[in-house]
Amino acid sequence: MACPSSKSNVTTHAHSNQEEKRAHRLRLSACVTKHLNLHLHLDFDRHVIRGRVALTVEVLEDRFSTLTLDSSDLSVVSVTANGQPARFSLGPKHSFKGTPLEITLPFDLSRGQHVIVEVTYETSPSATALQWLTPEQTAGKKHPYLFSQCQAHHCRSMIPCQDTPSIKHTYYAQVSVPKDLVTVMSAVRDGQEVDPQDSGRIIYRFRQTVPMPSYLIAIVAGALESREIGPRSRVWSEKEFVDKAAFEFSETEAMLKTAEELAGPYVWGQYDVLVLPPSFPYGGMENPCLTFATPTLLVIAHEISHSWTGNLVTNKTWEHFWLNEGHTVYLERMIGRCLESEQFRQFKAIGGWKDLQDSVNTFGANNPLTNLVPSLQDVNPDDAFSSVPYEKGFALLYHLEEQLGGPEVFMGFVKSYIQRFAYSSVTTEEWKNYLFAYFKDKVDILNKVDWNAWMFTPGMPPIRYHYASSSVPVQAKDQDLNSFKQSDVKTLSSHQVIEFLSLLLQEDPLPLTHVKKMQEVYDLNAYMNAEIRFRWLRLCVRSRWEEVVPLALKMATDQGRMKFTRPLFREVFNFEKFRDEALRVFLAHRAGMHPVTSGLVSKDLKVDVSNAASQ
Ligand SMILES: CC/C=C\C/C=C\C[C@@H](O)/C=C/C=C/C=C\[C@@H](O)CCCC(=O)O
Ligand SMILES: [Zn+2]
Repeated sequence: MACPSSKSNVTTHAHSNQEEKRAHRLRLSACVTKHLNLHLHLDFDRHVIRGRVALTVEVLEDRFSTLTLDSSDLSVVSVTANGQPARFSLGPKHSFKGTPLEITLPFDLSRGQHVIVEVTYETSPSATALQWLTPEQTAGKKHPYLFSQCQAHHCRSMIPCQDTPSIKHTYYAQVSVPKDLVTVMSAVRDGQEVDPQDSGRIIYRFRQTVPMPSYLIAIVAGALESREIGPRSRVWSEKEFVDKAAFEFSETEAMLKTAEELAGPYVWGQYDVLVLPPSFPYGGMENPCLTFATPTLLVIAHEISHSWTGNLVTNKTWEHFWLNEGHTVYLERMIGRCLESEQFRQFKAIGGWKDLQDSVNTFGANNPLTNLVPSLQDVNPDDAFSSVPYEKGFALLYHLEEQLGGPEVFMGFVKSYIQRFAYSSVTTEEWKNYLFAYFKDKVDILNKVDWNAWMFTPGMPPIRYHYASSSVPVQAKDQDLNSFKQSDVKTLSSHQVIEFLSLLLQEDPLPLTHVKKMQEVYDLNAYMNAEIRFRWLRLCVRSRWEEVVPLALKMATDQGRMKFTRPLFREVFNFEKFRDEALRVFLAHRAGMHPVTSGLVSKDLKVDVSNAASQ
């Protein structure tokens, strides 16, 4: 199984942070959480969760008596170990890792023993995992709403835990909410009852029997309704959106079946989709049993694919995030190939290459965060997030596919990799060793791959792609403007319009006359498809079209998906004349934004939020 030629490449960058990693490994290797038993009381008046979590912890070394949990902005009330009071203290606060919770057990344990550690605590109103929405911020306007987003390490602001993707555990949860609200979690629903402590509340129960990392724990509470969309699927949202959502995600079962044929059985039982309010910061989040999606997400194949790549086989640390995302994009596009065509897959790959180029341009081609396997020493994963792990990861897998025998052959490897590493967490080195073992008859081909360039070198990949039918845009000359006609765009599918605008975004800004003519003839302002609208508004702001600035800022604030919100704010900020307007609008909306989104936009706009007042 071991592949000597692969090892040296993968370990070269690890020198600088060896010490910290060793300390981290020692801490992790001392014990592992096997199960969480959660009691959560959602307090919508104070915007806090009162929680009690019992962690079943397996000890991995002799004379074990100190347990360190991750926490962030938690008030810890008490700790017990096997029912006996335990001493605890909070360590120094790290800027983004939070505060370690050091627990001293009242007894020593030996390797192989288990202990149940129970922590009673309360979250902070500014917990980074949570967004509390007022009724006015919801579609129904009557009830408040709460949702979580734990990836990469925000779970610790909701639950004290071993908040690392290298540890997997099951969980059981009982959640008390006001009786007008419904709550759902990333687990299978296990019944409900009136809260015996308060008849105005209901307790909902959930069980997650598949071991999973902490970042996949998720909760939502609001005036939710659901509709059945398949034999193992329901769609959840506020009632104003639920029928539309049921229609939009009606292809879920067909995609699940296709994914099972490609990757193996779906092990999570239920696959539901939750459509969140528009401030949710990501298009979708692959929470097990319950994908979270924004209203701007139209295709669910990516989140479905995570049920295998990411949720079943998980990156061991966030440096190896490309294992989650690159394989998921690969599987997502294989689903597209099965349900549509190879041409459709190629088309999506072309779009992905442009997204990669866009991220490389934004970060800078020499920025180490554009490495496929970056060092995240002292880097907040939220700051490192981009299309790179998705699209450089996909590009590497597609390159290997081409070298090793085509889609069927390479999908055979991906399926085998999933089966080999299911229920565990992996590093790039383990992935690569398995690749060399699986293709043991093609090691000469694998040895020709420039692994160091792919993994540890910033910028675009070391090869140029010639995906089928990528055309180079030709900028119109002034005298060509009269030849623009409505049918140029009207006859295109939405995928093609997105591709067309992406091509233009890769070029120098268009002359203002050209974007104005495009609007006159194609009426692109009327498009409500978020992927189209986002690209069009960016293009117009880059061409310094002043009248479009309010539309761009409106889109940046009407919804909060960071993929759209951050570049739109940045684009207006870079338009010198409207820099102050971008800042004004951001500060006016900041209080209602998701905490992670507002933090990242404030960095993008160089706002010192510690002094800036929100209105
Ligand atoms: C190299 C990057 C290192 C670490 C990244 C790990 C986590 C990043 C953290 O910021 C959370 C990311 C959550 C992503 C959730 C869903 C995405 O797949 C959505 C993609 C963007 C979109 O479509 O809106
Ligand atoms: Zn993903």
